[in-house]
Amino acid sequence: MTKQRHVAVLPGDGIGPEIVEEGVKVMKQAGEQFGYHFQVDFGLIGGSAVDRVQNPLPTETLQICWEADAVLLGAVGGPAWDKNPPELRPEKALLRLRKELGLFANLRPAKLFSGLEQSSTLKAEVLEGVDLLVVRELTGGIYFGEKRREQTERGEKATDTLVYQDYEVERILRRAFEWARNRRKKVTSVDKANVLESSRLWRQVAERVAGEYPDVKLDHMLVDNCAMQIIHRPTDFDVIVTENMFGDILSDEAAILTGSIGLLPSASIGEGNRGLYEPVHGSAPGIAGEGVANPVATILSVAMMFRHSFGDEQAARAIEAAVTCVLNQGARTMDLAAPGDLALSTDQFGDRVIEELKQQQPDPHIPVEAMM
Ligand SMILES: NC(=O)c1ccc[n+]([C@@H]2O[C@H](COP(=O)([O-])OP(=O)(O)OC[C@H]3O[C@@H](n4cnc5c(N)ncnc54)[C@H](O)[C@@H]3O)[C@@H](O)[C@H]2O)c1
Ligand SMILES: CC(C)[C@H](C(=O)O)[C@@H](O)C(=O)O
Ligand SMILES: [Mg+2]
Repeated sequence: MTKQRHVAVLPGDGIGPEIVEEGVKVMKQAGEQFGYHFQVDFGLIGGSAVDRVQNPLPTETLQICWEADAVLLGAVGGPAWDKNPPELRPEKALLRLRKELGLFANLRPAKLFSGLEQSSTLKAEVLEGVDLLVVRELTGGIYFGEKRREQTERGEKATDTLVYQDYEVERILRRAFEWARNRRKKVTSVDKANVLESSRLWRQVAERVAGEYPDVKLDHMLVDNCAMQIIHRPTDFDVIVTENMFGDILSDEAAILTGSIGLLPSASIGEGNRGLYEPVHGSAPGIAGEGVANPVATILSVAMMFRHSFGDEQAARAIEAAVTCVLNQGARTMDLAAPGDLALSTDQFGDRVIEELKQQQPDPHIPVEAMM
């Protein structure tokens, strides 16, 4: 029986439309092979929405996201809108969308594809076996605390506030422990508890939640040390769980373990099955419109969509296997290619993934139901 799914697609700015085109192609091909019929609704978001309707997150966009089973997003932002007032900034749309949909848990896996060691600036022997998952809290912390600008006797003053409530920490820690159970059963909770009160609450809650998961090992690490250890001994990490801003920074750093930020996908989920799927990287204005962006992060985000929103582990693994095959054949986009090597364009790489995907058969050993 054909499964009906409704997907909101928000290409956004910069390279967003180019990479999303490849993501949608792969989504449709996987849908054909694994028995889906998709209703796909496109929406405006970010700077391109500001230009068209003077609103980075138009009501219609929010509406199609609410009605959808999953949202696929490219990227938002760029120099054209960097001086806009806060309410007209493209990034505001993304933050609001995550908050409105209640997507508090952001999964950012970083796994090394064999053969890509040479694309990283780190030594191959440090990278061998890298397979970690950053679980980033996504709807709290300094991103969403009170912000203020004021004039004082000594000049202008700006305030951002970092707030966490225990229930916000508890629910993200629980997710981290659950996901660690499906992996190598190790959680590193990253904070700045030597300085920040919110981090001391974070640590206290982490200890409490850990009591319910005796099969999972919990360590605490200060964020400055983690920033170092992640490139010093990356294979020591399994699941890293951390607050919003630390997770933003550490996940970009983790990209270097894989060779390029163009490879890192993400899934943002809340209480239900609806999720937002987007690459970890941004709109890369410097290469926008040239057709050279790496579409892998977006394609792997589509795999995460099948896994987390549609509960379809088989389709997710087929997409991941197709990407692995293409990389194993030596295909590279510009960000991964060695100097002087021929690089594929964004759509050429996407086409190669489609060809490999067509060869993938459902694996009978994988349960159809995903680890949600
Ligand atoms: N989720 C999002 O929408 C998101 C995420 C991060 C940054 N941004 C926005 O994007 C804009 C640019 O930010 P930035 O330059 O700090 O970060 P960025 O991630 O856009 O780019 C960082 C570097 O990585 C390269 N890069 C990124 N994605 C790539 C890909 N798929 N293939 C090849 N190379 C790639 C870029 O060319 C650049 O050199 C800003 O406006 C920022 O706010 C948006
Ligand atoms: C664009 C920006 C608001 C966003 C964030 O900081 O969350 C981005 O950097 C990300 O990692 O998704
Ligand atoms: Mg970021």
